[in-house]
Amino acid sequence: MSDAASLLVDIGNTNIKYSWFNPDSSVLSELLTCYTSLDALEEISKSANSIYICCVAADSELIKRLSQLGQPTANIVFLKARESELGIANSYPVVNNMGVDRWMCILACRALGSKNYLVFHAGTALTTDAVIGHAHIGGWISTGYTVSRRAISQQAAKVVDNSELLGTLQFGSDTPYCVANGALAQLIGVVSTAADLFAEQCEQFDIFIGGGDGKFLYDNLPNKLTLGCQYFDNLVLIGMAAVVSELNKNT
Ligand SMILES: Nc1ncnc2c1ncn2[C@@H]1O[C@H](COP(=O)(O)OP(=O)(O)O)[C@@H](O)[C@H]1O
Ligand SMILES: CC(C)(COP(=O)(O)O)[C@@H](O)C(=O)NCCC(=O)O
Repeated sequence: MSDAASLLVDIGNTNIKYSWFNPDSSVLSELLTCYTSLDALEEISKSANSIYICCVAADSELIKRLSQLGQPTANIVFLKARESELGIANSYPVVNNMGVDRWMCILACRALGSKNYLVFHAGTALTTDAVIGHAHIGGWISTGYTVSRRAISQQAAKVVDNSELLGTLQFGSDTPYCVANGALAQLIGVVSTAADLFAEQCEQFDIFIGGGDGKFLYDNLPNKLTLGCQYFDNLVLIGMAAVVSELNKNT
């Protein structure tokens, strides 16, 4: 890592991820996603000059510790969703209501060269966002794979989830299989439904899938080739790197 490298930190509702980024030498699509703990992040951040944070968690103790990363020397920037950035206008009238991780995913796909696209981030939530040209036209927030499974097993006394079991796209013949397969089918249903809906508004578009459960979703999508889906494990970090590159250009 060179002196110019910035530390990009993605704080989701389940995991903490980070990557080092140097605008002079890093290739956006090749940014490594490293999962970490807050304690380890505090150690890692000691060697950073600049730290960019994308955080959707709201725990006040966590935010306090994040604000102290790399102090007293590092420059810390908390990124947020904006009305307009990298040539894309946000559809939210109250832009602060949008999760900054969604905005980073939206910017990532633009930075990867797409014009019209759907972006899905399969994390704690499954988020869907649609962009046509210069405009984000809206999106969805649905339960993510693990949350769906936990929710149904917590709300229904006889529904048992076996977290060791990965879903497959087939009908189950016992409760844990029905739960695991049903949660996967829900994710696939969101992607297919969004693609159908978007096709009514936009003739040609790309589909990007990311997030911790993104590879699992992508691998199990029956129509991924006809839909032209692409999987990136690091969409939030790519969006952050695109923002940092732009900020560096303007300084
Ligand atoms: N190395 C890993 N560590 C933890 N979770 C992982 C890992 N790889 C994939 N996952 C999956 O990531 C999901 C959460 O996705 P992620 O995008 O990290 O969520 P968030 O951004 O909401 O924290 C979990 O449900 C888990 O299945
Ligand atoms: C929808 C989310 C919970 C997704 O977060 P994640 O699954 O990455 O932890 C997050 O983007 C968020 O808190 N959004 C705020 C509401 C909104 O985007 O409208």
